Amino acid sequence: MIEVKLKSFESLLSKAITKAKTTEYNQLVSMTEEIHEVDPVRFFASAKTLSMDRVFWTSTSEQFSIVGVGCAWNIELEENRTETIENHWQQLLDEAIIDNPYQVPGTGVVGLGGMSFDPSVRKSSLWNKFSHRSFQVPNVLLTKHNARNYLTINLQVKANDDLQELTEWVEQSKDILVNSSERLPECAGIARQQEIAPDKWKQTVKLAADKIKAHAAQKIVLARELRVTMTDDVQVASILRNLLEKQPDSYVFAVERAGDCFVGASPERLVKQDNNQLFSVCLAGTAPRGKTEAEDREIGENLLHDDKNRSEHDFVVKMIRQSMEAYCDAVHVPETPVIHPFRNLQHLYTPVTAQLKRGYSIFDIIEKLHPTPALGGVPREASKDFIRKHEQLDRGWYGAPVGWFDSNRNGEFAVAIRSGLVQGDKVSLFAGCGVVKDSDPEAEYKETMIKFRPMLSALEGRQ
Ligand SMILES: C=C(O[C@H]1C=CC=C(C(=O)O)[C@@H]1O)C(=O)O
Repeated sequence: MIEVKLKSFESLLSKAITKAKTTEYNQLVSMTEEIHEVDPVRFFASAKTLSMDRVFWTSTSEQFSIVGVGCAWNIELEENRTETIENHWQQLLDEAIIDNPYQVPGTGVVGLGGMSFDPSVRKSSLWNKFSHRSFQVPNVLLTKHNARNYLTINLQVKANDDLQELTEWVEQSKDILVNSSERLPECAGIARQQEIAPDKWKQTVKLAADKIKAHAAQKIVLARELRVTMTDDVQVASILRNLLEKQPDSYVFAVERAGDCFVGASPERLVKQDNNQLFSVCLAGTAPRGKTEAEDREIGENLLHDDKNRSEHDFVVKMIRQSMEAYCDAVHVPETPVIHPFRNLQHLYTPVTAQLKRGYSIFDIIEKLHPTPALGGVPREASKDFIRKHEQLDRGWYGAPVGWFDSNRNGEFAVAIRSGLVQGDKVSLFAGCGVVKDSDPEAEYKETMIKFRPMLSALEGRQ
């Protein structure tokens, strides 16, 4: 089977080299095969010797994983337009040579990546390896779907490429990634934690609440940073292993760019596309978990009936409903939220379904939804303006859409929260919360402490 595949891949490559010679354009070639069971985290770990651009995505509730290694095609934009990503994407698909008999979501030509929370803000040095919008079609892609495993090879072929060199590279890479039996590296321990200006942050929460009382806005989400120094360089694969174990029901993701890695376990789906069917989630309003079942239930009940949390949540519901209605039919939003418990905290949760109208894409939806009032505020521009002026944090990709899309109108984006940026032995963790008129700075501060926990416990390697 593999031999046959290699032969037909060779013939695709040779066709691509000929086409690249005539058109004088580089040519994307993509081929997918079904392979034996491979552990996605081990695959990610083994890829370290091949590339410093790796991407990991798991929807733990759906047991769906994709891992990308290297970059066959780069869609990188510094300006603030998702529509241009769509143009690039369509053009790429129109010209690509694709052999994918499976048509399984997340196989074949797949774009993986994310974007900045606010591309109009100048990047600080913290995020200098992350473009404002960056999606890559990986050279090697592992997809796990319904307990079956698929391997896609994507190559950008140039007119002067050598067929034999290309096929040798493919064989060697496959061998390293798919047949590795190496143990996962151990995670370093936490040496030091430093909260960045917590008192100043509390003052900013108070300022935001005052502005809201004065009717300058209705809700503003404010975030802050916790800087962690580890005893040694971080092994992202072991953080991923810990997050997968400790955060069921979350999106566990990592996007590496030139060795820096943005990693997290987000409970918040922004949007999932399954052909024309869309799924989104309103998630805002937070409480801790109880120590006993009874206490947990009581905290949940209180959360459900707490005016402050309900108003934080309702802003999100209203905005997501309106955004969906602009581009979709059959938008369905339940009247009241439910409690969704996660490992370290519980949230108010309202699921949304809709049918995408003809002529619109997942990129239109992302542009319309981001940032929802769960990460920005209400009204959008006034809250973004407040964040830009007062937050004193370069959010970078924190709080922004992160995810993937394929050539068959499938894709999924999470909101990149409960996350951190890994740079060698340093990790910057981010957490925020929705400020409304009754917000108490001390209580919001404590809430951010709980929101750091998923990443902190993954770094500690224990509960
Ligand atoms: C901004 C964050 O969470 C958002 C998502 C869910 C609940 C939230 C809240 O209750 O404030 C936040 O809006 C974060 O985790 O950094």
